[in-house]
Amino acid sequence: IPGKMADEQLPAGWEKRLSRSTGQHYYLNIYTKESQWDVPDKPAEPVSSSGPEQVQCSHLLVKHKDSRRPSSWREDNITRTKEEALDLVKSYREQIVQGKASFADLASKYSDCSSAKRGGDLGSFKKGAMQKPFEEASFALKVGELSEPVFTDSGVHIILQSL
Ligand SMILES: Cn1nc(-c2ccccc2)cc1C(=O)N[C@H](Cc1nc2ccccc2[nH]1)C(=O)O
Repeated sequence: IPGKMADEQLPAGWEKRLSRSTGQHYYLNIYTKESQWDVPDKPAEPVSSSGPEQVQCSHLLVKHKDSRRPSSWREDNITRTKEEALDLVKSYREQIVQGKASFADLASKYSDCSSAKRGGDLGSFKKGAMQKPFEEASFALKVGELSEPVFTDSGVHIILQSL
């Protein structure tokens, strides 16, 4: 049949399949499970690395009166406003960036998260574990990098990616 392609070797990562509904052949990318009608002309790429599976971060959280739980080991009833919390977080961030204080030191003194006891260290976590804004900021950081202020329902955070 003119134009019938000899059953040549397909590029790596593809499988030739027969569509039951149309009787036509289609091609399946064995990595992404996507299918296409056109004969593939280059190998299928294994799923492109979407960065690390998990990260280890420390954070310093300043809660405010509208936080999900406006209470912490530091203060039974947190009444500061969100703006005041942001100002505090910015001042802590400045002290750390200027080398006037260590992250762990300020987190252990001022973080409204119970992880303050560990210098703010949350351990390692995967995607899906933390509130989205926190996760996105954490995975966008490089090791040793300090985030800008991040807002979650818990309050205002700065995040340090440690590993
Ligand atoms: C997520 N997480 N890990 C710890 C923790 C980790 C290690 C040792 C002790 C506590 C505490 C928490 C936690 O949710 N704490 C909340 C505050 C909080 N809210 C968060 C949102 C995102 C990431 C960390 C956060 N921490 C609280 O104490 O009210």
